[in-house]
Amino acid sequence: MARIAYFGPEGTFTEQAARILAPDGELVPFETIPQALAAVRAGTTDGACVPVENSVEGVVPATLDGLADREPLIAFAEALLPVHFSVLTRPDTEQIHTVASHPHALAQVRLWLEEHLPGARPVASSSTAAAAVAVQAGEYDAAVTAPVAAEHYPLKVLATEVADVRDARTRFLLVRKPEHPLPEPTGADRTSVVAAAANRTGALAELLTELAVRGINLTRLDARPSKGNFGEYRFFFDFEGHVAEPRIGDALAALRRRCRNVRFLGSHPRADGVRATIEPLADNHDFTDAAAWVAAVRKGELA
Ligand SMILES: O=C(O)C(=O)C[C@]1(C(=O)O)C=C[C@@H](O)C=C1
Repeated sequence: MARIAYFGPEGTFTEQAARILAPDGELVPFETIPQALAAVRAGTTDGACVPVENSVEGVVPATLDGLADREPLIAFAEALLPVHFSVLTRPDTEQIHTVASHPHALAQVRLWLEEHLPGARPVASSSTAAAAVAVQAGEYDAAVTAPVAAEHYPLKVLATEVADVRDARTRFLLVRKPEHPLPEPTGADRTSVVAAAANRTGALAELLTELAVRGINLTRLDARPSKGNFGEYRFFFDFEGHVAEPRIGDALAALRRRCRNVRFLGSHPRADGVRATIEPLADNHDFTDAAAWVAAVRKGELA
């Protein structure tokens, strides 16, 4: 049975995602995202499930940095979970002075807290479930958690379905070492890369143009500091398509030609099943046909 590290402790949204992505796996909680990724790199686990992107608060920086640094890891699958929260307290709590949760969660319930618990001080915890643990230990008065946390911790449910934005969602990745075979293309796939574009005029625009001229639709673009020189950034690109497709292979080769410091982060089916947009004259047949024409030209077989 595969051992899968996840961003825990028990009762996080990430644990729910890990159950979807590795239903037969032995799930092993880690307190932080870097620790979960380190477990895969060390070979202690076969994979790790980590959050990558929330529809309200954006990317999860620890995951992006954790995939760009150190030995390569590849995203083999993703899951998309609806995100609304429960607020948990100890059964005997009467006054709520402090409310703990993961910063992404606090940001998604700010208005609710202002309205229902005015004056309560928000406190950041390492995860939503870690906040529940801290409330149980008496460190804080309330925790904003995933609904399943109420099944793991002996706390009172003060409120459910808490969310400032309806239909919020978080996307999670299952990452493994690169030696595993990639999932087959499905027509509804996502490819991810990170590139340290040169610090000069137009460098990012050149990379984007390589995708645009091949009719490839971006699904996300984020910048994170390179952590070296101030003002230098790494760019994380997610786009439609799979590395096994000629049009995507062609684009990746072009990115690599423009930027030696590009890392492939995976090609896998999209959890929402949205099929790739194929622009006129930019489907896989157009790419193979053009390559075949050049090969014929080289052989002197002009037609
Ligand atoms: O703390 C958790 O329960 C997590 O799984 C992390 C996380 C996140 O990183 O955004 C996942 C979903 C919610 O948006 C809030 C927190």
